[in-house]
Amino acid sequence: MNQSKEQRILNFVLQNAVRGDPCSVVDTIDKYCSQKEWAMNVGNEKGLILDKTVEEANPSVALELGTYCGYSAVRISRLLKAGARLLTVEFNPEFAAIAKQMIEFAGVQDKVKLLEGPSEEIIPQLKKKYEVDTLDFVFLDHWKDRYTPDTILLQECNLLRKGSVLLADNVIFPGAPDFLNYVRKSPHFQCTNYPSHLEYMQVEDAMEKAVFLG
Ligand SMILES: CCCNc1ncnc2c1ncn2[C@@H]1O[C@H](/C=C/CNC(=O)c2cc(-c3ccc(F)cc3)cc(O)c2O)[C@H](C)[C@H]1O
Ligand SMILES: [Mg+2]
Repeated sequence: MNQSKEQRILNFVLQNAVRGDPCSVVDTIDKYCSQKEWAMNVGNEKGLILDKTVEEANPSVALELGTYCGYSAVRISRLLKAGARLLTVEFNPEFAAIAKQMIEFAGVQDKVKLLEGPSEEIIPQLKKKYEVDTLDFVFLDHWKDRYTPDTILLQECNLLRKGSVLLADNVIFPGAPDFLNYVRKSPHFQCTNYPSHLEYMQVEDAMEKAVFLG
């Protein structure tokens, strides 16, 4: 049975990146996806915005919705301080298996916990089952029409505290208009827009940072 694109990306990393070096894994995925096959990783241009936002938040506990191949899980976890952890949620078992291997090859498996299942089921389990008090940082990069319901769910589950940072990918392309509307109109969020470009393309895109005000 012929390989999936995601399997080809993983194989390219296993054969070309440096084991235990997260930066080389990130760069190798970007090389493959800009030169051979496009894939929906956040990429290097938006990745630098992600880096700066993570460094500024300096999270002890971070959550990612939509692991896919693990590109941003590796990118985020490489910046985490000792003892800090990233919980990343992926409900497609094929992608979860790819991401697990990507995370292990990068050597960040001690910082990253991959939770397989739908976010709407996992989020309500974070406090009791995954020993989360509150989340310092959340990266939203899953189905775009799920950004708003999951942001509401995070609030309902008391997982956000004053200063919790949400960062959403693709608010221009493919777009998350209801999410932009929701956070920008809400008195509970302070929003900042970061214009950029779609990964590996010249198409306009942007990221939105929404800081929870309590
Ligand atoms: C209902 C369950 C919700 N809960 C969920 N719970 C757990 N995991 C979930 C949930 N919902 C989804 N996932 C997983 O997250 C991933 C999904 C990621 C989605 N990302 C995009 O669609 C996108 C598109 C483009 C794009 C740009 C230009 C184009 F021409 C085409 C595409 C660019 C981009 O940067 C993009 O991030 C993964 C594939 C999917 O299994
Ligand atoms: Mg994206």
